[in-house]
Amino acid sequence: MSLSMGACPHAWRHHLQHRGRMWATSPVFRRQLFLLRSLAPTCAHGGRASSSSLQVHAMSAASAAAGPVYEADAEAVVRRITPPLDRARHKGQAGKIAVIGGCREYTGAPYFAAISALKVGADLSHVFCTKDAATVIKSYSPELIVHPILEESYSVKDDERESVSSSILAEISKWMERFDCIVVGPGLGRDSFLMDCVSNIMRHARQANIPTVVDGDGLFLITNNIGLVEDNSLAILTPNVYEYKRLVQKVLNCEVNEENASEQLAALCQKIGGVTIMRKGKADLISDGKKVTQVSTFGSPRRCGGQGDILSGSVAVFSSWARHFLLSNEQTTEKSVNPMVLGCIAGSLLLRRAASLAFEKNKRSTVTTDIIEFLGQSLEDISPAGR
Ligand SMILES: NC(=O)C1=CN([C@@H]2O[C@H](COP(=O)(O)OP(=O)(O)OC[C@H]3O[C@@H](n4cnc5c(N)ncnc54)[C@H](O)[C@@H]3O)[C@@H](O)[C@H]2O)[C@@H](O)CC1
Ligand SMILES: Nc1ncnc2c1ncn2[C@@H]1O[C@H](COP(=O)(O)OP(=O)(O)OP(=O)(O)O)[C@@H](O)[C@H]1O
Ligand SMILES: [Mg+2]
Repeated sequence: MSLSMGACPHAWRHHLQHRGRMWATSPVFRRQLFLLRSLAPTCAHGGRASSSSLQVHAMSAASAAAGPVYEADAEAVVRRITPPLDRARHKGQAGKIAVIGGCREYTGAPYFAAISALKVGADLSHVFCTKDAATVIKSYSPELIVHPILEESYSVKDDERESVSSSILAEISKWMERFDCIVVGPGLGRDSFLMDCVSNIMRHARQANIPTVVDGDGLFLITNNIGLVEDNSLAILTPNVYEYKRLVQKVLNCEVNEENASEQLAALCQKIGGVTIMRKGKADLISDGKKVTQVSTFGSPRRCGGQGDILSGSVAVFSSWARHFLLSNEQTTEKSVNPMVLGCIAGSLLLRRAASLAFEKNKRSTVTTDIIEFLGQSLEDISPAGR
């Protein structure tokens, strides 16, 4: 799937509307509609919430922020947004994802994010990284398309900075419109020249309306330059405990308050404006500032590094699928459903299910690659490919 696929965007939109009409009469669509209606959330403290999640979305920001945290019906979300494996589709239509990350120190993180996107079901997965990291990442997998275009300060002379920065942006711009979503940050490092170049890339992605998941060192970058994501409803931030702490300190000018965790998360989203945030932890708390949802399905007690990278690649795919699903069914879908939130819910559940299966098999020796191996089975258990 590609929202920007083909030479003419109008043709693509027409195709979607046509597909939408075909869908409206199909049994698959009717089932999806049922799932949409059955998306009624369960209160975190037990029991079925009386209003549907769609109604919860419609609540005012202030009252929602003060309300309870709802456990998402994450399985229903996964089923609802995962596209059928249609034989008429061609390469790219199930999603084209790019990861911006990978430097001298970190080659695992961008690999985990990019390969997870493929294992979840995207058709193409690119990595834009530094020259040092590229060969290493390529050697992990021939499935990934690796672009060795980024540079760190040590490899650029002072008087060449501007021209190198422009040519990096020009190179990535050639590709940008093709992507359904980009993931900025896994294994990016914090080199100052690299950070400046990636800031330009983020601005360009925003102008091109490309959804952007910000993770790892991308969060370090935006925490120090919040304007990069401010008021961008296509931005998803996926902070871990430390990244969240730094964001709260910088944006809200206070410390993390566990007693009012959901209110604080909603306030953070509102202060930044329009973004979706998934606060990772024992339960993943997800908000776009209007309401707060959680996914608390137990995954694994192993906390090996790299699980957040799997999550960022998975969220990129699911949010693209959710966007596509809502766009092709716009005549029946309530406007208040945020595809970025659905993408976070789906990604969180899938990772947790895969981590659980991997832990069952590998126990204490479970590592990130073991979890990636179970992404396929996790999705298959929820949304069989042959359905
Ligand atoms: N195999 C790989 O290549 C991996 C690379 N990774 C990358 O590594 C880079 C850094 O990510 P990290 O998550 O390690 O981020 P940080 O550099 O912020 O944290 C490093 C570690 O320091 C500790 N720490 C940080 N802040 C702290 C605080 N305020 N109080 C107490 N302890 C604190 C934590 O144990 C944390 O895991 C990112 O680019 C990330 O994507 C990770 O994704 C893990 C896997
Ligand atoms: N205490 C916990 N109990 C259960 N699950 C957790 C816990 N902490 C994190 N997770 C889950 O693990 C996944 C990755 O979160 P984590 O906090 O490890 O990210 P991260 O630090 O960014 O990872 P990475 O090492 O890839 O950078 C998330 O889905 C999160 O829900
Ligand atoms: Mg991380």
